Amino acid sequence: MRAAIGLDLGTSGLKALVLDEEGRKRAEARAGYPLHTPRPGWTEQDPQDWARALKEVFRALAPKLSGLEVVGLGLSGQMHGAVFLDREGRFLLPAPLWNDQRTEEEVRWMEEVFPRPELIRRTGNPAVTGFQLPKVLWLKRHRPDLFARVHRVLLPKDYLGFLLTGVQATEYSDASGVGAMDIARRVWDGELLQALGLVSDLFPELGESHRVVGGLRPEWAEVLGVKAGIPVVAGAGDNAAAALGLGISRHRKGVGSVSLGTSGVLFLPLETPTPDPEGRVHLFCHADGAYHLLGVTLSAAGSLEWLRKLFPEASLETLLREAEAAPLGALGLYFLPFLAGERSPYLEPRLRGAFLGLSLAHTRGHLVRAVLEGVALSLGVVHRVMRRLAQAEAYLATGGGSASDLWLALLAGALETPVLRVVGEEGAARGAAILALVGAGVYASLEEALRATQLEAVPGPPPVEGVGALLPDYEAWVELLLERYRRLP
Ligand SMILES: Nc1ncnc2c1ncn2[C@@H]1O[C@H](COP(=O)(O)OP(=O)(O)O)[C@@H](O)[C@H]1O
Ligand SMILES: O=C(CO)[C@@H](O)[C@H](O)COP(=O)(O)O
Repeated sequence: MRAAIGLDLGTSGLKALVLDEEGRKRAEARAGYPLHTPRPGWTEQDPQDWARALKEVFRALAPKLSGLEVVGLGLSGQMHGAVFLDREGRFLLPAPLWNDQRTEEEVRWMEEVFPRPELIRRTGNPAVTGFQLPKVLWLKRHRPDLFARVHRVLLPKDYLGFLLTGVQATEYSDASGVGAMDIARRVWDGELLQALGLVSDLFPELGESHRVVGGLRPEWAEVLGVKAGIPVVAGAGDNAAAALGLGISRHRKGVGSVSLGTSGVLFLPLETPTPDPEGRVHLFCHADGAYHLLGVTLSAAGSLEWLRKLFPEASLETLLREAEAAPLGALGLYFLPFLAGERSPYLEPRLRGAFLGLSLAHTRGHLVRAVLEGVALSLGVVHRVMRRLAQAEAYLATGGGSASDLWLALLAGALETPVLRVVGEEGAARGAAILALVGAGVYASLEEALRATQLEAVPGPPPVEGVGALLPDYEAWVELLLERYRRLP
């Protein structure tokens, strides 16, 4: 039986999934790595840790491949990060990530050179601190010594592709999150880059998600125990790949996805490149040749993970059980999940998180409950913006946090829209594997592959009644914080 391997370079770890040509999961592996915060507002990962994780998941998969003919590999991963490479392909510094907020000044400068509406018209988005382009400008300004040695800047998953094939390439879905792509024409915006003092050559070649970028190098083929030279396809940014894994494309109008990964994400497919005129949510290319809107709460499972680390004596299961036992509204406690600033809909890197309404009555369980509710409410606010821009009739759930019934039920309450689960393994690695099956020629088109691998959707847990009623107070607290942080010098 033919099969493909999908990789997802997540923020918390690298996931690999083996998908056979009938859409069944045959094996999986995972390896974690740390996220570093050398200063408040900075987030980085070491590309060497990613390479180590790659070797680890390949070693773990190798014995599970017997009876399968591995015909290709597909890539996906966290968007927006920057891997700066010299001419020899060595990275020059740890990679700043999608939730790194160090580029406030560069973003301000970009919007002086190009007014916000002009940037949105060209790229689909305003200047966003987490995107890759401001990181390039940051390096040029703050580390000119290193910048002089930069030959190419790769997105995280494209760096994995480079390790696997020796080829530096990208594709439209992830590239549209760089902030430098002409979104309607799907080319690097040379005029924009020139005005910012950069050249298009810094960025890799663009193309379709299912195209083969190169063959698997012998040293990696040996670790995995497969033939050298099997095709590696370009893949997709993690959100587009996860959407494909759930079967979400231009052909399934009104069905979006909600992801509870480190970030919390609402994804809605779009036929044409129609941005939010106010830039509150993102417009990116989907991996199916069309487009999508993306609303992002920067710290979703990231907030839960932060809280979990504060209580090392308790397991996640214990914490979630305590949250379940706590009442709706956590006795008046609100959590604002802005631990790394916020994107949608406020686009405010300076915001910081908060527990508001603490009293002597509050226990650990109330804190956890408030975190789950705060993330759900935050996505509820994002949904109210997105549903005006695209059809939103149902969301399919994905991401590590979607394993929690309580979190999904709170989410369904906050979104006031059905949240469904699919039967079987979802996730970005599945989407990347589907793209690999297309690139390797197992399917004639992505549409055919999606039809053949479609997972059944079933209702998620019933919504928690009354979550929506918490929204006005939640938003009032956000307004207070926004007002304070926007006034900071
Ligand atoms: N049963 C669960 N309930 C709630 N959250 C969970 C559960 N299992 C895992 N998580 C959360 O999911 C996160 C990992 O999700 P994942 O989608 O893999 O993230 P990423 O792609 O950002 O690495 C973990 O950090 C953890 O907080
Ligand atoms: O920045 C975004 C999307 O714009 C994030 O969604 C990243 O792509 C990271 O994803 P996770 O690690 O949370 O899955």
